[in-house]
Amino acid sequence: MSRNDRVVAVAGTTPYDITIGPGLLDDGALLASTLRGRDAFVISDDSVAPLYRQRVVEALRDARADLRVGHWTMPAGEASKTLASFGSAIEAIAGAGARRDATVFALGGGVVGDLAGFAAAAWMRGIDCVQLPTTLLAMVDSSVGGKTAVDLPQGKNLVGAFHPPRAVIADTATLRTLPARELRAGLAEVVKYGAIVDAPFLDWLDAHAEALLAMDDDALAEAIARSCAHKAAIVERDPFEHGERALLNFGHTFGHAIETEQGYGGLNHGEAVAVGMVLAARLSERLCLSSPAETARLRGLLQRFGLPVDAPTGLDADALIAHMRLDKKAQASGLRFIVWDGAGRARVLAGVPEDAVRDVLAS
Ligand SMILES: NC(=O)c1ccc[n+]([C@@H]2O[C@H](COP(=O)([O-])OP(=O)(O)OC[C@H]3O[C@@H](n4cnc5c(N)ncnc54)[C@H](O)[C@@H]3O)[C@@H](O)[C@H]2O)c1
Ligand SMILES: O=C(O)C(=O)C[C@@H](O)[C@H](O)[C@H](O)COP(=O)(O)O
Ligand SMILES: [Zn+2]
Repeated sequence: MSRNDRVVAVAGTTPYDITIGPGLLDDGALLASTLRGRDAFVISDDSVAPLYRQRVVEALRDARADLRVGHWTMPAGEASKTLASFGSAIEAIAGAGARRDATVFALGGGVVGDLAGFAAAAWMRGIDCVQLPTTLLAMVDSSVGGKTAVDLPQGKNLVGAFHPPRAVIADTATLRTLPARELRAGLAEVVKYGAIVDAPFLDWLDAHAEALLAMDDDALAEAIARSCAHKAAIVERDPFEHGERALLNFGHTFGHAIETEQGYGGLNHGEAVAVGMVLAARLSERLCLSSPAETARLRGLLQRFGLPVDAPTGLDADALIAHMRLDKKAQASGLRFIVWDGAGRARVLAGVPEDAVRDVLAS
């Protein structure tokens, strides 16, 4: 670890560290410190593997000469986060002869992290998974907290498991190769933390918007560490989403419905969450919980980050609402939303009338 690295500890029954810093994928000692046995299995996608997998494998082998390292690669993109890919990953892990003390390394964005984490959760009823996030979104959100899943045509993340990582090692130098669109997508989840629990963070993001978009190292490191600290605090208090963890779903009821209706080939997750947060803010206005001025501020910040803030045209409201009925927060009593009371304040609201949702989608 260098003096530039930051560590966020996640407490709880299965505690782990999130280590954040440049060049960590070359830190064989840090990577190898997470191993229980002599088997490592790297899961990545076909955009990330050519860029970074060899470095990880070499760093591990330099640190542990007796290590057996296998790997499997999936096609990049949300459309690959499927039961079929999950099956292929499991067969590859089986083919490598991984035992219970093997470790899966999830090298990539949230798609790889969610799928590899689910494979690790299922193989022999659970082996270790070390998250090596390479997108901003994965560094600030998906690598932390242990939600793993794949999508179905019927909805996002409908099949999965809670399986906390053994460690999260975020090499911020990998962001140098990240497409600008994916950087912006990650900023949507960063804004989410300000919106739900940290109003001053929204001011900070406003003040550092240009630096973040220009990939200024210090600004990015601060945004990542502050986001991880928020996520860590929430998931250590509520690892299985019985209560406050649901706040992390702000914007996701609308966002996931849009992703599903677009067949996982339209807006990416961060973009859908950006639109979803604005729609959730407008729903909150419609329910007299927040003001148009608050919505305008949130919308303006997301726009500064180059994110979409309006629902794509041509989507059918009935189809979107049907997807929302299968959202994991929905109950027999109806839809539950994360509603917004303004900057830094959100809560779960049950029994939201579908008519109010329909009004927001129509406006
Ligand atoms: N488990 C959770 O708590 C959680 C939280 C948030 C999001 N998610 C999930 O995460 C997924 C979205 O993750 P994402 O935004 O990282 O998308 P992603 O994994 O699809 O990555 C985006 C694109 O960037 C490429 N890429 C990744 N790292 C790169 C790098 N360093 N250089 C160049 N290209 C790179 C990928 O190959 C991909 O094409 C969604 O499936 C979402 O549901 C899960
Ligand atoms: O960690 C959580 O809890 C979240 O809700 C984080 C979200 O950003 C993430 O997209 C998550 O995968 C959504 O979870 P889901 O339970 O709605 O599928
Ligand atoms: Zn999300």
